[in-house]
Formats: sequence, C-alpha cells, structure tokens
Amino acid sequence: MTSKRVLLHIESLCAGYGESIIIEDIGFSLAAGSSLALLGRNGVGKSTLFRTLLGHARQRSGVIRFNDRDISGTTPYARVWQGLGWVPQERLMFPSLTVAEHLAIADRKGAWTLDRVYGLFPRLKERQRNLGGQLSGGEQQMLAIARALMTNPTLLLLDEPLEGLAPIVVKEVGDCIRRLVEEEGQAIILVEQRVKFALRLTEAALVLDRGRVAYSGSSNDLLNNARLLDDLIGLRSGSNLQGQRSGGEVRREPDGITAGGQS
Ligand SMILES: Nc1ncnc2c1ncn2[C@@H]1O[C@H](COP(=O)(O)OP(=O)(O)OP(=O)(O)O)[C@@H](O)[C@H]1O
Repeated sequence: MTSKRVLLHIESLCAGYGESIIIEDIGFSLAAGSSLALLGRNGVGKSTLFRTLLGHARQRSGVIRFNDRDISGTTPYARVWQGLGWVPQERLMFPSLTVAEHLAIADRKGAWTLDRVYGLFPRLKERQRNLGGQLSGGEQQMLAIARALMTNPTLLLLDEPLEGLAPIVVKEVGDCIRRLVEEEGQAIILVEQRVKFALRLTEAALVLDRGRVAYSGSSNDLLNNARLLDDLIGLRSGSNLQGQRSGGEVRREPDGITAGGQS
C-alpha cells in the first residue's frame, strides 16, 4: 500500500501578534486529501494557528511546509496562490455583489468549476442573481465556502462554519461540508465548536490547550473517549450537550447533524 503524500507539515511552530506568543511548539502533518479537526476551548489559539498558516499572524519560529515548499515568510497572497483556501469566521460578503459575481472574482483554474460548486450548493445556483446583502446567514456561509473553493485550494481552512446558524440551517450547511469531505475528497482543517460533528467528519484531531498541543491522534479514538474529551474540551460527551461557548453558555448539537454514518 502506498502512503499518501504529505500536504502540510508543521514543526516546532511558535507564533502570535507583535511581541505576544499565542501558539507554542505546535507540530503535525496532514496528508493530501485528508481532514483534521482543530479543537479546543475558546481562546486557545485555533484561529491564530489558521492566521499563522495564512501569513496573517507573526511566525516567530518553526517550519510550515505546504505542497513541498517552506511557505514561512511568504505573503498571504502567495500562500493562497500555493493552494491554501480560507473560510473566515466572519464570512466577509460584499453586500452589493451578486452570488455569481462573488464566485467569478474568486475563480481560478482547477478541478473546482462553477458547475461543480453549484452542484455542491444548489441553493446558491438558485440565488445566483441575489446580492450578498440579501442572503440568509446559511446562504452566506455556503457562499463563503463556495468562494473559497473557486480558488481551487488543495487545503481548505474552515473557521467555525456552523457558528451562529439556526439549527435547521446547521444541518443543511453541515451536510454540504460532509459531502465536500466524504464525496469530493477535499482536504480540510476544520475549527468547530460542534465537536462531535467535527470528530465524526474528520480522520484526525488536534486539540490545543493554551497554545500547545494537548491531543494529536485519531478523531474516532477521541470521539469514543468521553473522559478525555471532557478533560480536553470540557464536554459532557455522554450527554446530549455537545458544544460549549465561553461564559458557561452551552449549545446543543442537533441530532440530525451527523457525519461518517454515526449518530
Ligand atoms: N489580532 C490579535 N492581536 C492580539 N491578540 C490577539 C489577536 N487575535 C487574537 N488574539 C489573542 O490570541 C488568543 C487566542 O485567540 P484565538 O482567536 O486564536 O483563539 P481561538 O481558539 O480561535 O478562540 P475562539 O474559539 O474563541 O475563536 C486570545 O488570547 C486572543 O485574545
């Protein structure tokens, strides 16, 4: 059996903002076409790790190899050109551009064509003439993912794509992400507060605690270890409470949202 090519290799990575160091001594590898859940309590540095990969945060030391190149020190633009796609938490829509225009400006030659993207998000095809400002939250999130796919990323970074969506929309967007990974074979790193959804969807998991790696291993093993999951992320995973926000607010993960055939 041939092993898959390494797509992303991180070693001894330290990074932050200005003089402050937020993530320390992070290391992991991701194979081409693979999926990783990046988990942890609020404020542990998940988005900062994304920003470091994208060149938006300050890398202090360590190695980031992507597609066989050391991309440390390269511009954010160059990293996108290398094949890093990003779906930011804020979605960043243009209220005065249509759905079709959002997708056209992101279009870069590759396996993801407009037809393939509309195939994954039929709702966006129906709304192609609607303005960004006229879309619902769920449609905006689909558009944010679709726009990133139009850049033809070899690796897509998804930052809390289900955040702030109504339960029924969580299921719809969650199903699209599941199809993206399981049927289309898109490599992703997923930051998501809906921990069980993220673990069912992905092969591997990395849990951060105060900027350091607290768990690196199989998503399935973590999913099946309620005590460890509770210790690492603070979830009573044996109950139906499956997401947590800061300040003690706890979110329920809708039963309908599943991945990998588990419920
Ligand atoms: N632009 C910034 N400048 C300085 N500090 C920042 C900046 N962005 C984030 N931080 C700090 O870095 C730390 C980690 O934040 P980060 O957003 O990476 O965490 P997170 O794990 O993604 O949290 P959440 O789940 O709440 O999004 C926090 O202490 C935060 O205040």
